[in-house]
Amino acid sequence: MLRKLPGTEVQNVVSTTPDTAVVWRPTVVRTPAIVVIVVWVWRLLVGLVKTIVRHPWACGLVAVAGGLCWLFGWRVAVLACSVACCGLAAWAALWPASFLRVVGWRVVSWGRWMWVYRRRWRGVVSVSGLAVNVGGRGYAPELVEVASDRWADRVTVRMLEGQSDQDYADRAPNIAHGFGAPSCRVSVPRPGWVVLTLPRADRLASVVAARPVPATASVGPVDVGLCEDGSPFALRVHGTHVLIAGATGAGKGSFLWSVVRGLLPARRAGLVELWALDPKRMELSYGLSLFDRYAARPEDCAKLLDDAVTVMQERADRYAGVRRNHVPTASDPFVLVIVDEVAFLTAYQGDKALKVRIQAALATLTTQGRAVGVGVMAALQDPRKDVLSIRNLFPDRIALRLDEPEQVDMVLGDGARDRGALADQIARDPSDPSVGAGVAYVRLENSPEPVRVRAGYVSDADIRQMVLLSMEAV
Ligand SMILES: Nc1ncnc2c1ncn2[C@@H]1O[C@H](COP(=O)(O)OP(=O)(O)OP(=O)(O)O)[C@@H](O)[C@H]1O
Repeated sequence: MLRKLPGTEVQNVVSTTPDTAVVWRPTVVRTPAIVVIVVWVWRLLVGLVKTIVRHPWACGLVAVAGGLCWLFGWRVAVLACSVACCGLAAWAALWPASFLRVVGWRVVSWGRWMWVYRRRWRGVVSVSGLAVNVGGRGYAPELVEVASDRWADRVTVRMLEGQSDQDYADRAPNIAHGFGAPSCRVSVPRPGWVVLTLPRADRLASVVAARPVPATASVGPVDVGLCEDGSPFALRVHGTHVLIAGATGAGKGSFLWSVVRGLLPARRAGLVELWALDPKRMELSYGLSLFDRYAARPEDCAKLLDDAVTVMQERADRYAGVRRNHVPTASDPFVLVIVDEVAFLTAYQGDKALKVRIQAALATLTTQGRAVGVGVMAALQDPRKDVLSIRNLFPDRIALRLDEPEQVDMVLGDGARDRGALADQIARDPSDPSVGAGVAYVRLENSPEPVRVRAGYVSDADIRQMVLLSMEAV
């Protein structure tokens, strides 16, 4: 029996199986041909204007070639194109850097836009759930621009109204797989827009050699390794405090030693003092003579930290009302307190009184030290709050390979993992300790976006050479 359904289209309902499947036959509205033609011409014009706005160079070249052909015939057009191609080839051969900047990467960007992103865009956003269907009409985020360079494509997207960058961060793995990229990072250039960074190759896959010892004495940002785009990664240590977290074997030592290496000339010039706390005795003791002060036993560590607090307070008394920032000089050097495996002192310490004393000193240094030129750089394996309650007092934080996804946000702050800091997924190979070691995500005080970096590997031989260098100076 055909059940009576509500609505005006009851006469169009065809149902062969009562009470189950109902097939709706849509109403056909006959559109006059002129309306269809006007709509198509309008769409063509809009498409043409959009193409010209998005690809002015490509359209300009096609227009010039077409114009030459029309005015002087095809032979002249072919000749002009050949001369232009030879000119470009000569430019590429003689000045490759400027050719790539002005022409090369634009061509690559255009090719990637056409071949990869434009072709797959609808499919990827639909399947990943970023496109929506409202009232029978499909809406997809707009692919605005693709900018490629040597290592990655940066895809600018105008979000649908009501979407947030979090929606894209949640689907980052879908987007990465959809476009065949190893990862996808989401950032927000302005409200309503997101930039998806999709690397084409991993520049940090192979070991980065120890950075050269600087030629000049400076406490400015220290060159410690490479960023994922291949540019140098400079870590600020003066005027901040740095926390380095990573599972065992993640390569925390390479960050500590790279900083020591970068500060060697400044130490030789008397602008920096390196104070080391090495409760494990297995890391910093290898370059003992590189440190102005060294402590390994917990009570010695507590004494060293108390002394750093005294230096800090004495400077604060002198600077009060006179100056607001520290400028390193031979009489007032920058004191960098380096702590390897700080949890030994703050959490696993059996002597409660000592533990409280160390925690208090560290908290004092990290809250008041940076303006008077006393910095702390601490490394630890386990970033939980009960292990290091003052982790939020470190403005700059580095997450090397971590054991659990939750630890990433503990180190880098809420939402860092969603923004692409996949520190728990950094590669590891038990048979080859160098795989993934030294690779880290960094969230610097002045930027919410995590940056993927790899520290230079400072080998034992490099440390021995550093010791020799520092002795030469003496
Ligand atoms: N930047 C690097 N590049 C390549 N390999 C590295 C790097 N840093 C460390 N390694 C390799 O990883 C090993 C472990 O490094 P390291 O001792 O620094 O780790 P860790 O995080 O300090 O570990 P633990 O907390 O157990 O001391 C090193 O012996 C070395 O072989």
